[in-house]
Order: sequence, then C-alpha cells, then structure tokens
Amino acid sequence: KEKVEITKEQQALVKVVVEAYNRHQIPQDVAKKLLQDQYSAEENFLLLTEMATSQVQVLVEFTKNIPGFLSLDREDQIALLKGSAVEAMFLRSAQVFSKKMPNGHTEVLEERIRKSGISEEFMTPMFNFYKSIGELHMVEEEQALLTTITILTPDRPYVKDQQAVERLQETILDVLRKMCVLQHPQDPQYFARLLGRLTELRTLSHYHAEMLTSWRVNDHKFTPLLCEIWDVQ
Ligand SMILES: COc1ccc(-c2nc3ccccc3n2[C@H](C(=O)Nc2c(C)cccc2C)C2CCCCC2)c(OC)c1
Repeated sequence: KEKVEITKEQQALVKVVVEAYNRHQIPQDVAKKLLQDQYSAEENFLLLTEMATSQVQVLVEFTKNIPGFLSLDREDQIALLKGSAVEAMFLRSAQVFSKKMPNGHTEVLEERIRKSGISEEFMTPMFNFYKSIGELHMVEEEQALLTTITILTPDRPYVKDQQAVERLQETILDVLRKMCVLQHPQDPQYFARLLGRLTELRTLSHYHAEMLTSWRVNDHKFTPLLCEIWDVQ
C-alpha cells in the first residue's frame, strides 16, 4: 500500500487554485433569490443570462490564477475558455444546487427551477447530473480542482498545442487523485467517479443551446458575450 502524500509545491498549487476559485464567485446568491420569490419565465430567463454572463467573466479571472495558464498560447487560452464555459456553468449550478440547505429548501429550489421556464425534456438530465454531483459530497478543494480540470481539457475545438494543455491538466489530475485517496480512504473508486461526472457534464452541455432557445419566453435576448460563448443567435 504505497504511502500517498501531497508535496509542498502541490499544497501551494491547491491553495492558489482554491483561493482563486472562492474569490471569483458570483456576488449575489442566485439560490437565495430563487428561494425568496417565484419569478416569471421572462424574469428567470433574464436572471439566467445575467448569471451566465457574470459567470463567464469570473471564469476568465479564475483562469489567470491557474498555474501555467497564462504561459499557454493566447489563442489556446481563448479556445479553452470558450470550450469550457458552458460546462463550468453547469458544474457551478450543480454545486450551488447540492449545497447543504435548511430542511425543505432544496425541494423549493428544485420546484422553482422546474417552473423557471426551461422545457420539460431537459429537467431529467439536468437534475440527474445535479444529484450525481451532490452524492459525491465534494469538499471545496475537489470542486475547485474539478473545475480547473474541466477548463484544462486538451481536446477542445481549435486548441493548437494540446500537449501543453495536457501537461497542465496532468499536474492538477495528479494532486486531485492524491487528495481523493487521502480524503476518501474508504472509497478507492472516488477519484474515478469524480472524473466520470465530467463525461456526464459534457453530455449535459450538448443540450445547452436547445435549453435556451426552448425557454418558454417570446423573445430570447442574449448578451454579446453569451452569443460568443453559447451557440445561440
Ligand atoms: C442553460 O440552462 C440552464 C443553466 C443553469 C440552470 C440552473 N441550475 C441551477 C441550480 C441551482 C441554482 C440555480 C441554477 N440555475 C440557473 C442559474 O442561475 N445558474 C447559474 C449560472 C447560469 C451561472 C452561475 C451560477 C449559477 C447557479 C437559474 C437561473 C434562473 C432560473 C432558475 C435557474 C438552469 O436551470 C433551469 C438552466
């Protein structure tokens, strides 16, 4: 049984990433807003586009703190951001949905999301993903590193130097694997299950454009930034 230990530089790397991840969170807590009032489909659509727009902005800031990211080719940095923004948004939403809340609040939140204006057909895959993330009971380090691994996916469209991205991703994967072994000694499959969620995340993200255009509102207005990132308009 090899003794797994996290090196000093790996600890420093995790600290930088987790601090940046926590610092670059969206100011207003959307879950609180949703728990307070039932909004119309129009208001929810506007809230979604506002949340998604600010999420992309915080994602850009977050990537600046990923060791090695700024040394990548600049066009590759853009390709990684464009390629991971939707997945990062769903991962963030799953983490918000899975947060420990007072009794009954999660059910109210789920109801509000079901009635938000999103069309029926996407609810099952979306909530299946949210619940599968929730079952992992990830600690914040795992959440931050998993988001970082999603961003550092080498085979995004238009990435030229995939090897450089792979090297960065492997650095994060190595420390996450060790953390999972140390954090969940009773579950040797935990790290594999964590990575398995990224496959589910990619599948869910294929639906995002349809989820938006099928939102039950008359006019689907997007910000210029979202037109860039989402395959809409
Ligand atoms: C593409 O279609 C989507 C994407 C996300 C959600 C979503 N799942 C959530 C789980 C928990 C809390 C809120 C959740 N959201 C939205 C939200 O803002 N996600 C969010 C974003 C966008 C950025 C940063 C952070 C977050 C949480 C609410 C937007 C307003 C209507 C209700 C959903 C969604 O729900 C129908 C449909």
